[in-house]
Amino acid sequence: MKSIAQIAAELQGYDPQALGADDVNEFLSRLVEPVGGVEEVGIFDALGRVLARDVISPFSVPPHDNSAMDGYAFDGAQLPADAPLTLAVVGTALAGKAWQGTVAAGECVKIMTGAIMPAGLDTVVPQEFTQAEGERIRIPPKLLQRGDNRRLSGEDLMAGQPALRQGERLTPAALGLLASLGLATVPVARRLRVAYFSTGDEILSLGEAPREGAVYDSNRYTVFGLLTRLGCDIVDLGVVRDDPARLEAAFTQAAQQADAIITSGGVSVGEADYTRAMMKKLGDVAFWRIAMRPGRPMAVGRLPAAAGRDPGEAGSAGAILFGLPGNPVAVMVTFLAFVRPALLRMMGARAETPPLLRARSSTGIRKKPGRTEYQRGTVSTAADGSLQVGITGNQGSGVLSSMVQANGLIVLHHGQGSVAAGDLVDVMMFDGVI
Ligand SMILES: Nc1nc2c(c(=O)[nH]1)N[C@H]1C(S)=C(S)[C@@H](COP(=O)(O)OP(=O)(O)OC[C@H]3O[C@@H](n4cnc5c(N)ncnc54)[C@H](O)[C@@H]3O)O[C@H]1N2
Ligand code: MOO
Repeated sequence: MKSIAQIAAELQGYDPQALGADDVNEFLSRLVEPVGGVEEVGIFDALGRVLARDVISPFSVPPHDNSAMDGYAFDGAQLPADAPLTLAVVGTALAGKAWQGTVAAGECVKIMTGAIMPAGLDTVVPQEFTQAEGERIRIPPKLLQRGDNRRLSGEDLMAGQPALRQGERLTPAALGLLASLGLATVPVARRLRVAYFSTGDEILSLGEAPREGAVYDSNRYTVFGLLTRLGCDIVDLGVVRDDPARLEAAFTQAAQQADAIITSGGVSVGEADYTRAMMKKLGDVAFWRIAMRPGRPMAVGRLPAAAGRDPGEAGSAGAILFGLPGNPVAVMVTFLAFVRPALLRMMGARAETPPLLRARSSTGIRKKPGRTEYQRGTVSTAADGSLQVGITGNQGSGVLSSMVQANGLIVLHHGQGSVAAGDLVDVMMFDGVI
C-alpha cells in the first residue's frame, strides 16, 4: 500500500496547489485498490452489483440449432435457382418436442419457432410465404437461401467460453443472460461501505429551527443519492460541528466501519478549519487545489485501519478519505469526476468512464484555458434532429436548482477556451451515472 508521499513522488509535475482533473484521477487510481470480499447472491439481488469472477457458459446457448420462424424446415440444398419447390409435409416439430423421424429429399417438417431443427435440415420457410397444395407446400422461387431462418447452436454463447467477465456491473441484460445459463445465483463483490457526514457550525440538520446565517444540510442528501445509485452500503453520521472532539469522534467512528469516508466542508483555507486540521492529525492526507470549476479545494487520503477488523471486512485496509468542498454543486461535481471512479475501482469494477456525448451549444460560454469547467446543461433534440445543449441558469457552485434542471454536465476541458454559440461541446449525461 503506497503512502500519499510515495504516489506524489511517482507522478511527474505533481503540484498539490494546481492539479489538473486528469492528474487527480491518475493519483486516485494509484491510491485506491479493490477491497476484495465475495458473496453469492440470488439473481434478483444482483442488479448493479460487480461480478467477482468470470461466468463460464456451462453449455452452448442455444443448445441446438433451432427454427427462428413458424414454418416448414427442409434441406436447403434442394432449392432450385429460379423455380418453385414443392415438398411433402411428413410431420411436425414443436418447441420442446423435437421431431424424431427422418426426412427424405422432397419432404419437409412443419416447425414452430424455437423447435429443434430435425437432423439433416438447415432451412426454414416462414409459413406465410408458402402455398398449401393438399399435404404438400409450394415455395415460390428466389425467396430463400440455404440456412435462412435457422438459429445455430452456440450463436449466443459457446460452451466453455466466458459469458460475463469479472468486474462487470450487472445490467438487466446480464441478469437475463445468467438466467439463460440456468444460474440462479452469482458471485459478486461485497458491497462497498461508505460513511459520510457534513461539517460546519452553520449547517442545520432537518428538523432544526432556522437561524440567521445557517443553512440546511443538503450535501448529505445528494451524497446519499449518489452512493445509493452506486449500490454502496451507507453509514450516515449526520452533521458534525466545527469542534475538534466531535470531529475526531466522527472520523474514528467512520474509520471503524467503512471502506471510504466522504465529508463535505472545511477543506479550504477559512478560519474554522478544524476539519482540515483533524484530517491531518488522524491520517495520511493531501490537500489539493484542483484546476477546475466548481470544486477547487479537495482533501484526499487514508485513515489507518481500526484495530480488530478481519481481513476483507469493511475498514480492514484503512478507509480512503474524500474531503469534498462544502459548496453543494462542488460536492456533486467532485463526486462525479473523482469519487465515483475511485469507488468503482474499490468495488472491483472495470474502469468505466461514461462516454461523453457531443452536442451543439445553444449559447456562447466564456472559459479560460488551464482548468476544467463543468456547466449544468439540458440536452435536447433540435428541429433538425441534431443534439443541442443549453445552460440551466445560475452556475454558482452553491446553486442546486440549476443542477436539478440539468440532465448532464457540459465538460469544458483543461486546454479548451471560450465556446461560441453553435460549437460542439462534450456533455456527461446523468442518465445511468447518477
Ligand atoms: N480564500 C479562499 N476562499 C475560498 C476558496 C479559496 O480557494 N480561497 N475556495 C472557495 C471554494 S471554490 C469553495 S468550494 C469553498 C470550500 O470551502 P470549504 O470546503 O471549507 O467549505 P465551507 O466553507 O465549509 O462551505 C462552503 C459553502 O458551502 C456551504 N455548505 C457547506 N456544507 C454544506 C452542506 N452540508 N449543505 C449545504 N451547504 C453547505 C457553506 O454554507 C458555504 O456557503 O471555499 C471557497 N472559499
Ligand atoms: O469551486 Mo468551489 O468548489 O466552487 O465552490
